[in-house]
Amino acid sequence: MSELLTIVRLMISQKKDVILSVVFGYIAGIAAVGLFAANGYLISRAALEPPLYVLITMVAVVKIGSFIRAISRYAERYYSHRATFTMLSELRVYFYEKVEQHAPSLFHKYRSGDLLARIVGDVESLQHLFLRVFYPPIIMITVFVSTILFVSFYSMKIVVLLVVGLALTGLIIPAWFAKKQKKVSNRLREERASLSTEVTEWFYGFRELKIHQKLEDKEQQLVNASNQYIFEQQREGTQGNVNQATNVAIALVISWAVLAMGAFLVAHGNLDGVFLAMLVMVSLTVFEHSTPMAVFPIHYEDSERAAKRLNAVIESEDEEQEQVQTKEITSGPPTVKLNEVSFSFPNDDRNILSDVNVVLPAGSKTAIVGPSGSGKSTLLQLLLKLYPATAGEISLSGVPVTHIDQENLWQKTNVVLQENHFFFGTIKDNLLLQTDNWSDDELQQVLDAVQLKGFSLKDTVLEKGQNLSGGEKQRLAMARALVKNASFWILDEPTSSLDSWTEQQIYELLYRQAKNDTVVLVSHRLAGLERMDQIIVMDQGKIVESGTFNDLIKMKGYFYKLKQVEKSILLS
Ligand SMILES: Nc1ncnc2c1ncn2[C@@H]1O[C@H](COP(=O)(O)OP(=O)(O)OP(=O)(O)O)[C@@H](O)[C@H]1O
Repeated sequence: MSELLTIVRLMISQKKDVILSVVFGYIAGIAAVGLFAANGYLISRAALEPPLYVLITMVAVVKIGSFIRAISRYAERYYSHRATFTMLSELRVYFYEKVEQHAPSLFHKYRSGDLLARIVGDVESLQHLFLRVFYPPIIMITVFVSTILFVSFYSMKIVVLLVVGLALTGLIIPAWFAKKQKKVSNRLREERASLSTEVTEWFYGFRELKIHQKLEDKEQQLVNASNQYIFEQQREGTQGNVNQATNVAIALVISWAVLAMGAFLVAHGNLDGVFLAMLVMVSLTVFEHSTPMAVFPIHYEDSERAAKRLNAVIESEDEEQEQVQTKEITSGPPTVKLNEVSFSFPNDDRNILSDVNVVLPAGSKTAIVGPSGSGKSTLLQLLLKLYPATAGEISLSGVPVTHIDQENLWQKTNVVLQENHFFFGTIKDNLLLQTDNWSDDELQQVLDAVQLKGFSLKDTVLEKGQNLSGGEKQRLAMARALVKNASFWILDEPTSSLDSWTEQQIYELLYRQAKNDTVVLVSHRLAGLERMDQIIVMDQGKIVESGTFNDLIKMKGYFYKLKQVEKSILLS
């Protein structure tokens, strides 16, 4: 139940719609009972040939009753669905914001398909929480209590029958079904997550699967997962129908019992025969509210499980991250300090960074070089606060990153990573992800500056930039960083796919554009680093050398050897 609290809180924020749905649901329910009661009475009275005005009045009451019932039923549906859909959209945004905060470390625990299943399927399941779990029992109980009060004027014995019927159809039988339902619902949710995971993998890996001729195998796995999901859906549907049919049958038995009891009472002179049909009609109508309770356990179970799966993602991460009050960093190029920083990835014992100490003064240009796997990109990820340092402290302009608001940090940083994502749309859409204060002419100039002269702003970019070459993607990412116009640059091999001439042009542009900014650049190639204020050489997560280009060459250490190797490759 505690899992549902977050959702109930969101539901309560739609207070007005929730109250209106309950009120109109009650009016519709009680109008239906009144309407059928009046019908029953009308039929009986008509047989006794009453004066015409009595019949006319009764017919008018029936007409008004059906009118009120129709209007209130419509209003109930309208407000309950509006509350539900608003709640769902708020819940999806709430969950998405949580996932966004913890995004990189979440992928260590959950596969993306599973996360997708949660954000789409599990949030969707919660639509039943209000529509089928929260307010139908309130309406059922209030309509029953009012009906029982009404019936008590005629016969307490029939009241007892109705109470027994309510207990059976609204409580005992649904509780019994709930037990049976648990297993079926669990399996259904697991199958849905597994299907979603398989589909995402198939999409991501389509090209590789095709090249390695494994497409058919994967498709077969997909079909199996889909069949399994359909099978579990059918099973849940069948179970729901059986539950509902059983409850309807029991409600009918109770109405038969009301008829028998009524007939007995009339025969013994304890009830006026004119009310018999009315009481039977009341019984038939009032159970309309309790028979759907047969599927209550399905929806309750479904909502609780879905809430549990959503909370599992959010809470584990919230617990891990110490809650600190974050603040914004000042504008302008920051001074970056790493003090005894060590780092291991979640659920991995390997020390990826060990005791890293470095100072990057405001406005300085720093290159990080070193063999593959030495921890260069990881260091950048820590600067971007994508992961917290396991030990030590990282600060920007004197403020520890743990105290800096993540959004604010990203807003003030120009980032080009090894892999950059591009969205389906135009070049212009992809350039203006964060800002729209650029005119088309200015944007075209930026494209020209990054040597993308052949492209226009209207050119289409396919999903993930599939219609761009590796080098074009890197230049477009660089253009995007230029457009962002922040004064802290984090660049992870931004030119690795470019030819030497284009790389040189991009470096020239960078030095010009980021003249007063703080720049951290990871690079495999050593050419072009002569103008850097500082070069840091990393190996196995440690800083092994640092200094200017000339210092490191004179030192004749690791950097010097790397430079010699690069020269010999160029000469051979
Ligand atoms: N998400 C991750 N989870 C666990 N280990 C990781 C993760 N990302 C990287 N690593 C490990 O961390 C180490 C450092 O990786 P990193 O990407 O920082 O190296 P790098 O110096 O940037 O390498 P390259 O030059 O090849 O990009 C590697 O051994 C890698 O296997």
